[in-house]
Amino acid sequence: MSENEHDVEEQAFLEEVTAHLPSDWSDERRNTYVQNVLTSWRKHRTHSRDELQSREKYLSTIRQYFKSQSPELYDFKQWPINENLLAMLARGSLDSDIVNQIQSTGVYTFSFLPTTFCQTLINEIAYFEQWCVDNGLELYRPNSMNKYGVILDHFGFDKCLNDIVNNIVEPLTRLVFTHVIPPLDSHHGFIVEYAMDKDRKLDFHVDDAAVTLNVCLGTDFTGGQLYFGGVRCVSHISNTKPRTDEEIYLEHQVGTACIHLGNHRHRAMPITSGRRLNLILWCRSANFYAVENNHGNNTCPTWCGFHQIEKKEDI
Ligand SMILES: O=C(O)CCC(=O)C(=O)O
Ligand SMILES: [Fe+2]
Repeated sequence: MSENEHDVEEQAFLEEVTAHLPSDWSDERRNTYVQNVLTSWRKHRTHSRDELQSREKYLSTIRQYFKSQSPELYDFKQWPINENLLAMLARGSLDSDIVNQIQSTGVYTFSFLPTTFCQTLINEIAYFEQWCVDNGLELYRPNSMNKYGVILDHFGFDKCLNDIVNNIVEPLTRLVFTHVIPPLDSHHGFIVEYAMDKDRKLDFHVDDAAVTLNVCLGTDFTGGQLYFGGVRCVSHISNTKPRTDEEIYLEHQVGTACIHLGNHRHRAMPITSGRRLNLILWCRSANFYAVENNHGNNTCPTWCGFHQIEKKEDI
């Protein structure tokens, strides 16, 4: 970015700040306030740019030097996805023997991948993590909540995950989450890892996604169920309790996937032994994002679990 563009950026920020200052402030008070805000904004901008630069450097090192031990994993066409699921999606109609909704909660499970393939994927992840250690590269963790695991998009899985979104998640979304407006136009794909000496659980949260695909890859473990506690719109996310009929505990099974709305509140229960690795694909939709936030107003949409309660109580 040129110096001139910096000025434009700074100018726009200043205009935004000054537009909202109380009109009875003296010039001196205004100047002091604006200078302070500007100083911390500049620091933040420098920090963001530094972070962006070091991330670019990290990604380009991986692109240049990392050589996969199982290249076939990176090609969606070579993923041995459950044939029945693929046939169902080709037919374009839901078959509850293949994709099973759990107790009308809006969480759907299906058999997805053979366990042998899941193990090859786990081996590749371990290989990449070791390669990073050997080359002095610090891993980026999947998100602000998980301390272990890796971001798959960082080491070559971007295209393959994009194909999974387009060929699996989006067609499924059209069948089961009809209020989510396609296309699912971006994603964040990562591995979460739990073990007794690492993260054991994940707190109650919603995902930064319209729809999430969660695939259990392994290994041997007990505990670690996925608890769901109701779909909520932005207005009702943190101030409404789950109803009993919304609460489910999903047991993970290696090779099995579940799909749920990003704003379906959930947590991972503590594992009680072993090690669990799951592939998580957060799928986003720019179209849905606007609807999800009610185009900026606070009305509760029909798909919110709390909205349905209000409706029922009205009757
Ligand atoms: O641990 C899991 O299976 C779920 C992880 C999860 O919810 C997330 O990373 O957003
Ligand atoms: Fe999540």
